[in-house]
Amino acid sequence: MSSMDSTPTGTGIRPANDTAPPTALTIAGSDSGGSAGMHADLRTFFSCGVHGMTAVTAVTVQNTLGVSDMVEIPPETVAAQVESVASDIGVHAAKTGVLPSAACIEAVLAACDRQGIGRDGRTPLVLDPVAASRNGEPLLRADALAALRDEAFPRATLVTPNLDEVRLLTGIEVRDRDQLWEAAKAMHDFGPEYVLIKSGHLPEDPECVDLLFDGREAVTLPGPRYSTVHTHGAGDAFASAITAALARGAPMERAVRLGKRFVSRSVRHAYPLGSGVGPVSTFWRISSRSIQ
Ligand SMILES: Nc1ncnc2c1ncn2[C@@H]1O[C@H](COP(=O)(O)OP(=O)(O)OP(=O)(O)O)[C@@H](O)[C@H]1O
Ligand SMILES: Cc1ncc(CO)c(N)n1
Repeated sequence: MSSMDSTPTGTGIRPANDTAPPTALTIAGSDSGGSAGMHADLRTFFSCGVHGMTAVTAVTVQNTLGVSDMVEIPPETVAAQVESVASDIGVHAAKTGVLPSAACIEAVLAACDRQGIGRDGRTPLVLDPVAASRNGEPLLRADALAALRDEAFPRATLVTPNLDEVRLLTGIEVRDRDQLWEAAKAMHDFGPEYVLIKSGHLPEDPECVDLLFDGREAVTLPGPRYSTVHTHGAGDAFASAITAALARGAPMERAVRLGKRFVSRSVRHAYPLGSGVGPVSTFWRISSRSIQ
């Protein structure tokens, strides 16, 4: 897969000194329960040794039982956050989570274009097309899905849909591992450089085998399937671990393999919380003795 090596590494701006870590930006919503969204992203960046920054798109009222409310941040404020950190600190790689409206998507894309973030710029952009919470509560307006597909996908270096998002965007109902390839091709037709199809939502499959596709060749990413209900934030952890690896200069295939390893271990160390679905552990690398 030759083009797997062509990923831009992201120049960022000026490292403060030799010891400054790479930087990564998440453009995402907050989760008051601390399990998903930008909270999972920031913890993952931290665990991967990358300085995390945020452009908050929406504030959700959320716990382990679901999302009960959401307030959108004005699109111009979202864009201003992107421009503020990119123009001063520099961004080595960026990712998106909840982008709640077409207006938000357009503002984010314009800011990213100006800052060289996206598939034709210096800085890789990982687009996680989050459509709903794991309980099915919508996290975007009706107009956002088409804007994601038609405007954001062609500007993304990598898109990381789960199987529900594949169905919403392409109409393809993936029922087993063999159909991942068909889904990847349909998603690639929307214009991103790479597509990563996540297979967490195939509960009958004894393994979690994801698929990376660059428009020509596909790479399978095998992984165990752990028996746990506590997988809140798995998708965010995966996309942000890939983003962290890209920020550190890894080419795409390597970044995705590192991300897969990170998220598998995060699911393995998932923990119960509240009375609903608990989070994956994005800080499995850090032992409980770290602060003693
Ligand atoms: N039970 C599991 N055991 C091991 N790996 C899993 C499990 N569930 C999901 N994964 C892995 O976690 C990653 C995220 O996949 P998934 O399809 O669950 O994404 P998602 O639906 O976007 O996540 P989220 O639960 O955050 O909405 C993938 O690499 C997937 O293979
Ligand atoms: C804020 C937010 N982003 C993403 C998800 C999906 O994991 C969620 N539940 N909440």
